[in-house]
Amino acid sequence: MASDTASDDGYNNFLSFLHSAGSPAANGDVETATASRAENPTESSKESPDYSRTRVKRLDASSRRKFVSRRASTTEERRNPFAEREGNALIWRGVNMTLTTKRGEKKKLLSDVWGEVPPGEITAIMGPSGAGKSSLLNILSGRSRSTSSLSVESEIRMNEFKVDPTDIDVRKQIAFVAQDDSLSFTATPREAIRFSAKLRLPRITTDDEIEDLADKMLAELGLSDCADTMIGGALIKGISGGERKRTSVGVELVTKPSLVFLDEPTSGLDSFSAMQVIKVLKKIAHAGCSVLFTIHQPSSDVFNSFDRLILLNKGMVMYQGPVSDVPEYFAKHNHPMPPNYNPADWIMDVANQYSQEQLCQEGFFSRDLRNLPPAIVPKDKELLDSLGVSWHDDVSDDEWKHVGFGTEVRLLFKREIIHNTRNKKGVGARFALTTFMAILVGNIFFGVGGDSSFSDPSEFNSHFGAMVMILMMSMFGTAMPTLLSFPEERPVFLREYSTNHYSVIAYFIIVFNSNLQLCYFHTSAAMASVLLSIAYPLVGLQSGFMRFLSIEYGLAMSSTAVAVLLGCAVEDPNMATEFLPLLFVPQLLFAGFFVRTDLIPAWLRWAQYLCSLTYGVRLALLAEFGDCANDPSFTPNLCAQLLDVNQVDENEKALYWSILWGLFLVFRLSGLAVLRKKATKFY
Ligand SMILES: Nc1ncnc2c1ncn2[C@@H]1O[C@H](COP(=O)(O)OP(=O)(O)OP(=O)(O)O)[C@@H](O)[C@H]1O
Repeated sequence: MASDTASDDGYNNFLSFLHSAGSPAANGDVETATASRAENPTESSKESPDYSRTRVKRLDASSRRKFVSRRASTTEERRNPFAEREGNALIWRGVNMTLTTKRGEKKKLLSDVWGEVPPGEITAIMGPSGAGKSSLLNILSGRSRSTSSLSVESEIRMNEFKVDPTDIDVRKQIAFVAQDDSLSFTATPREAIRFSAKLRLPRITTDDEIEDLADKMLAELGLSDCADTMIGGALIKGISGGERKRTSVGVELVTKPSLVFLDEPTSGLDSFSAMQVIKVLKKIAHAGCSVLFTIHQPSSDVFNSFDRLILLNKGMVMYQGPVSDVPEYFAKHNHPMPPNYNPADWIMDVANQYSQEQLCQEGFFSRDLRNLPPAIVPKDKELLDSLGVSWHDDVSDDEWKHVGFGTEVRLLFKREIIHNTRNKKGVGARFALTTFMAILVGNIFFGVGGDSSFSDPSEFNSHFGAMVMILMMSMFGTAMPTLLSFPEERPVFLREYSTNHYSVIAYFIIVFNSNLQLCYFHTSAAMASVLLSIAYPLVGLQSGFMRFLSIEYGLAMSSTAVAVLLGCAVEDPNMATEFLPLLFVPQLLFAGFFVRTDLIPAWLRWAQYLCSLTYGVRLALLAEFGDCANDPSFTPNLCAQLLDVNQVDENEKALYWSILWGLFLVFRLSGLAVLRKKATKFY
């Protein structure tokens, strides 16, 4: 018979899970739990399992380590993505989410939601649109927290410990598959799964074992045929949407997590692929993992393969318990399921068709009747020791640790090289555009850099214009693509960072290097094609090729640093486009072309020190016109006048270089700080 609390079986499993490890609580502040009682007269406290009799276990670090070593000590076990693992149960109650509208009205989006995800089972969250499924999943996985207009309250436990899932260390214990697949578009499914395994499994795992893990995961998810096809994106055609979704699932499951959350893992999949994903989730659950996911309109086969169901309706728990009890539970509450009906459709029909008041009167929405045992408020390390599923650094044996910083950087670097090599369209378009612009500029300014320009005022102006134009082309050509591409790459970074792939510093080093490389590629390509073979000889510049190249490179690097900072700060590529004027207009205004900097209002003049173009131009002026300015044979001396108008002082050359590279460093480090802040707040 189905119970009114609708979850006795789950509770009993859960009780035995808590009983299994044995030793009583030792350290930690114990919090006394109070069980809320049903107001509904049909509920009886006798039907509530008595959690107060449960002895609270505490796994110490050494017993956890022994378990881990025993479990994955053979290479066979390490090769198997479905190897047996110790489960972690997640239990929650009193989850409330309240929105305060602009008019000050309070709207309850989640109301006293309770439940648990026992290890070894798959639990689905269902409910009508707007019921609060994603909100609940986000709160439980630490991706939602109180803001000025949204208040979030919850009491969440992992095993016997009270946890705050917004804490990055707790969040890293939960594998989370988001609805939008943030995957690197130039990687293949095999590479994406392998990358995740290499960075997240303990360093004892060999490359061979990782290959096997990836192969098995690809086969289970039906991805073997497209394993070596690029994932693809807006520019590059890649695998299908369903295959991409399954790759996202594989990327998380290959790390053998003990807790997995998935936001609509079957959306956009046909019924065969959906069943394939659910089968993999069941397999991982049978290995000891706890699986929780939201789902829309499952087929009856998919629905019947769930172990447990949480049915939300208007932010409240309408049903919670084993899926096998659903027909009896609904029948008992005046809604017997018609024969040959998909149970998922039936419960959604009932939830959608009847008012909350009527369903409440019929006995749905039972209160949380569990008598939870006291929760332990963990000390920092104790919590990690007890959860210890993701091979954190306080494991004393080196081989069980997370891979080192050097490996993180090496793997990220390798991926970045592959990304740049495969992103032929993006790099090719840049190269082609630069070549075209160089031919245009070279022809427009043909021969203006010759010796005669130093004595002919009109030629002299063109000579100066050509020089500035080449510098600006280089600056815009490197900074603009960086600003536009960085926000696109950011979701991949945030997903990977929040799931413990690597540190933010390792990532930033790669972005830094990659930009250096790309910038160098762009600049050298520009030099080879634009300056050397086209613009430099066509214009007839005089400063010397390598000298001009170094100035152009320094300018490109420091303006790209501003682009990286903006790219770190904005949320999406459209927003980045809005910020383009901020990147370039101040550079032009403070460079001294339109107005001398000493004529700018004093309170604004400091901004010139933030504009790299000013210093790039001053250095180029010295390189191009410095010799002529010191040559007494030119009277009047146009070069000396130009240096004077632009406030260029030969004795300050070292200062100009310092400011140029100083700006590069300051903006790069600010970008790192912003990224770090966003990454630790990511939810
Ligand atoms: N940050 C927020 N600010 C304002 N309202 C929010 C916020 N988050 C969620 N909501 C509201 O809470 C309700 C539940 O949203 P949620 O996305 O959790 O529903 P859902 O059950 O996942 O819906 P769907 O199935 O359509 O995705 C919706 O009415 C939504 O508009």
